[in-house]
Amino acid sequence: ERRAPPDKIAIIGAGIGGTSAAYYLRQKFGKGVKIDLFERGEVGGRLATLTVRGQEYEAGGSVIHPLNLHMKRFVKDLGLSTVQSYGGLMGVYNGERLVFEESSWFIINMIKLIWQYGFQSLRMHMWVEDALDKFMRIYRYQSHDYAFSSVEKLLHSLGGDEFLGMLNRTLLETLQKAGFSEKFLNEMVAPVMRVNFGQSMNINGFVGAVSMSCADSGLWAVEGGNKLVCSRLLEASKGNLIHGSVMYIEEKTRTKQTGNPTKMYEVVYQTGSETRSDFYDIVLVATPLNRKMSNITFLNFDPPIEEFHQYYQHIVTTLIKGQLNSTIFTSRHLDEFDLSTILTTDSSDLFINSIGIVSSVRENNPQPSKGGTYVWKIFSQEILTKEQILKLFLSYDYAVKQPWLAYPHYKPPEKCPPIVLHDRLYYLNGIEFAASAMEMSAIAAHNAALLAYHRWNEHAHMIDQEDLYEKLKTEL
Ligand SMILES: Cc1cc2nc3c(=O)[nH]c(=O)nc-3n(C[C@H](O)[C@H](O)[C@H](O)COP(=O)(O)OP(=O)(O)OC[C@H]3O[C@@H](n4cnc5c(N)ncnc54)[C@H](O)[C@@H]3O)c2cc1C
Ligand SMILES: CC(C)=CCC/C(C)=C/CC/C(C)=C/CSC[C@H](N)C(=O)O
Repeated sequence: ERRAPPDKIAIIGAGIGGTSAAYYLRQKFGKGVKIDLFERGEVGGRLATLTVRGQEYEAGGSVIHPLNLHMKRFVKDLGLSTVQSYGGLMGVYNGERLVFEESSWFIINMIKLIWQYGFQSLRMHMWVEDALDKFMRIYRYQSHDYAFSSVEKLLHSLGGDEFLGMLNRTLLETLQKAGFSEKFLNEMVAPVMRVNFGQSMNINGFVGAVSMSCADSGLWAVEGGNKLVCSRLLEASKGNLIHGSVMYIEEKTRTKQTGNPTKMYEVVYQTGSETRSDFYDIVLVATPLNRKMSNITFLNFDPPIEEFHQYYQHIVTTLIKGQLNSTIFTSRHLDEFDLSTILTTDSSDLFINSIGIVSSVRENNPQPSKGGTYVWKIFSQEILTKEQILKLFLSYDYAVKQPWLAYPHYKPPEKCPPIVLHDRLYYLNGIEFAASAMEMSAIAAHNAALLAYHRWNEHAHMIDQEDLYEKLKTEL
């Protein structure tokens, strides 16, 4: 017999994690449950755009992998359109010179890669493919409604001890053990980690593989901005958006209309200058839990809910419209310079991690303006000074910046925070310590919705099932 559904569910945070959780919770619990989403900033969270001179550009999460099936599904079901991410030609700068330059001719590229690195690019491609293949099992598990009570159990069900090993070792250790050369690692792998996660090859091997998958072709984005997925998910889930900052969550006993005393969670939040509160049967936290970010206190829990002190990486996105000073990277002048993305090695000692031409959220291809100038996106550890901008650009029209506490500072062995914080209190963002990406938040949201549903209805057999891959292989 099924238990009556909960009356009210709270979700803290309306980024892609929180809004997709609302969507999946609605699918599982049906239309009778009230779903409140608390958001203190903008719907979308780290999916955000910067508007400059009437044009919008992605400032946070920008590219989506062609095999990110939840994101693909959302776009299709929510009536959105996609744009292909601009490729262009990529170069790698080591502080002295460009150690690698892509060519627009496929065959020339292949020859260059083999000449410089032997068959290591191909081996890297196969290493990523193998990890991605195993990672894709999650979609099958979730379509059969299976849930996991910890990130480690989820990863183990996908890739066994190998995935847990990747979480516990640095990417550098993992790839050195696999026989990749120092030169290839420094010139081809480290620059990808710098552009994607602002960190070195000391990040964990799992996030390293996710990051390397960005080198695949077919990356895409949502036309009009990736954050549109969040607002559409919110609408489709019929969630009730509350603009407010959650301060405390406390467990209390309440007497419901049925007359039974019931354990509920009181969510206390600030909206404008007012402090308000409301009671919920289930709460999902869909924002990183730490003092610097969400600043949520768990009051009077027995046993107490631990505080998380994990550090998030500070990264600055800067958009600059201007004429690049190509001589910083090469002796060639701009009219002979055809690279549209320049990555940097760890040894480059430059004040930027990467620089690349971007298009607005409505364009497929970046268009130069009259003077041949483009809009460039720069990732750096610190806010760029005017002197630094003037070193990079011969002239520029504008520079706008967006600082972020962007993603975890990865430090394997990685211990991912728990998903179940308390009986009916769930935490989604622990998954970011395996890897931070839009799709990872959507996977965590689907998992948390299934977990909340199965725990509510005491379906223990749908949680933490061992050998799922084998079991589902025999099912039609
Ligand atoms: C610069 C940058 C580039 C990136 N590039 C990519 C990329 O290309 N591809 C990719 O897949 N991923 C990328 N990512 C990662 C991706 O953006 C994140 O993993 C994802 O957006 C996280 O979503 P989330 O919903 O889990 O968290 P968030 O988006 O952080 O959402 C949490 C929300 O909770 C709200 N909140 C916090 N505290 C409270 C509170 N106390 N009360 C109420 N509300 C609260 C916040 O305002 C926020 O809106 C990038 C991230 C950054 C910063
Ligand atoms: C989850 C899987 C299997 C794949 C996701 C791959 C992916 C798209 C990862 C993105 C990770 C990330 C944080 C990228 C940041 S920078 C992105 C881009 N280079 C930019 O210019 O904004």
